[in-house]
Amino acid sequence: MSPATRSSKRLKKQSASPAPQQATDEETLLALSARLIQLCSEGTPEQVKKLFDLGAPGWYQEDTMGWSCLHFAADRGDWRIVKTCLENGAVWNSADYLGRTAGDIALSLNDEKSYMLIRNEGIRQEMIHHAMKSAQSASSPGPSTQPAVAESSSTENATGEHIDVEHDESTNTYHLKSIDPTSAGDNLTFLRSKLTWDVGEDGKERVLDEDGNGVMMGWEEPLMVAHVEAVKERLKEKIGRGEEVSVLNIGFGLGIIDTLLQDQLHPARHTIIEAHPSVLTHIQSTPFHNKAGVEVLPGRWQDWCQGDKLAELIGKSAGGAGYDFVFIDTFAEDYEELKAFFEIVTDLLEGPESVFSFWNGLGATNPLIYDVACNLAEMHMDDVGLQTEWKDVLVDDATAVEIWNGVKRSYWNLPVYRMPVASYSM
Ligand SMILES: C[S@@+](CC[C@H](N)C(=O)[O-])C[C@H]1O[C@@H](n2cnc3c(N)ncnc32)[C@H](O)[C@@H]1O
Repeated sequence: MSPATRSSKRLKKQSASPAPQQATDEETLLALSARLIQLCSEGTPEQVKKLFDLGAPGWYQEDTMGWSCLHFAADRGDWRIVKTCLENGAVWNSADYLGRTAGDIALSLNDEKSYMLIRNEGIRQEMIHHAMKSAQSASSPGPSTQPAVAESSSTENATGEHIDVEHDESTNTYHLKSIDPTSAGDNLTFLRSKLTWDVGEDGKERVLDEDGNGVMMGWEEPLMVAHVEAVKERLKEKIGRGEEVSVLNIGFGLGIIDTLLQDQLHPARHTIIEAHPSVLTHIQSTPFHNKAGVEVLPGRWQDWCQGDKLAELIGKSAGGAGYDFVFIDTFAEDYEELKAFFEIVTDLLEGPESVFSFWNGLGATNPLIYDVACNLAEMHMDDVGLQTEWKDVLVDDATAVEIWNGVKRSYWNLPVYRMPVASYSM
C-alpha cells in the first residue's frame, strides 16, 4: 500500500464522527493537518492548541516520512508542544515508515522530558485499555471481550510486522494491535504449522515455522542463562538447606532453558508444558524423554491452567504445593495472553521464595514500545501481588545478518534485554 493511500484512507475513516464545530470535509482536514505539522515545527504551544480546538487531527501522518505531529514536536525538542499534542489526540505509538516512534526521536535527542511524557502517556493509555477490557469481560461473559472500536487502519512497520492502529472509542485511546493471522501472530495457526529444526548461518540451532519465522533461536541462549542464574541466586538458601526444588517451564522450543535448569538446579520435579505436536515428537529424541523427575505435559498452558487441570498441575510439584520457579516462553501469543497468565501464576508458585519469570520480547523491535510493555507488565504483576525486579542483560549484537538470514523477520533489535524476576510482594 502506498503512503499516499494510507494517509487518505485514515482521513476518510476518522472524518466519520467529527466533533461539533470541527472540520467536516476531507479537504479542510488535510489543510488543518498540514498546518498542524507546520506549527509543531515552528509555532507556539498556544497556536498548536488553538488548531486542535479547530479540529486538527492529532493522528494524521504526512506522506513523505510517515511523521505525525508528535514526531515533529519531538524532533523540535520542545516538551511543551509534545505535551499539547498528547493532550489533544496525538497517537503516542504511531510509527513512521522506518518504524520510528516520536519517543524514539526524543530518545535519540536525549530529550528525557519529552520521552517521559510520551512513555507515560503510553503506559496510561494501555492501563486504561486493559482495565476497560477486564471490566467488559467481567460484565459480559459472552465470547466477545473486544472494546468498542471506532476505526482502525492497517500498516506495516519497518520489520514487516502488520500492525493495526486501533482506536478504542470507549476510552478514546489508541493501541497497537497485531492483526497478523499467520503462524507468527495466531497461536492456533502456529500450532498447526509445520516446524523445521536447522542451524543458522551463525552456527546456532533454531526452530522455524513453515513461514520461516524464528520460533526459537540459539542466539537467545545467553538470555536463558541469565534467567537461570537469577533464579539460582534467589533459591540459593532453599538449595543450601537441601530442600527439593520444583520447576515449571512452559514452551520447550530448543530445550535450552530446560537443559540449563537440569544442569544448574537439579530439580526433584521438572514439569514442561508444550503444545506443538512436532515439538512433542522432537522431545522424544532428547534426554528429556523418560528422564527421572521430568514430566512433559502435552497441550496448551491455557488448558492446563484452569479448573481440575490446574490442581493436577500444582500437584505435580514436589510436596504438591506449587513450584519454586515458573517460566513462560511461548510463541504467537500477545500481551493479552501473558497478562492472563499473570492472573493464574500466583496459584502455581509455592511460596514467598518462589520465582516467576518470562521471556520478555514484547515490542522488542522498538525501544519506546518495549519500555511501555515492561512498565505495563510490572503494573499488572503488581496487581496480582507480584513484585518485579528488572535486570538489564546486554545483548551481544542480535542484529547480525548471519543470525537472521533465512528467517522471515527479526523479532529483536535492541541492545539490552530487560529480564523480569518476580516474587510475591512482602
Ligand atoms: C520460544 S519457544 C521456547 C524456547 C525455550 N524457552 C528454550 O529455551 O528453548 C516457544 C515454545 O512454546 C510452545 N508453545 C507455543 N504456544 C504454546 C501454548 N499456548 N502452550 C504451551 N506451549 C506453547 C511452542 O511450541 C514452542 O515450543
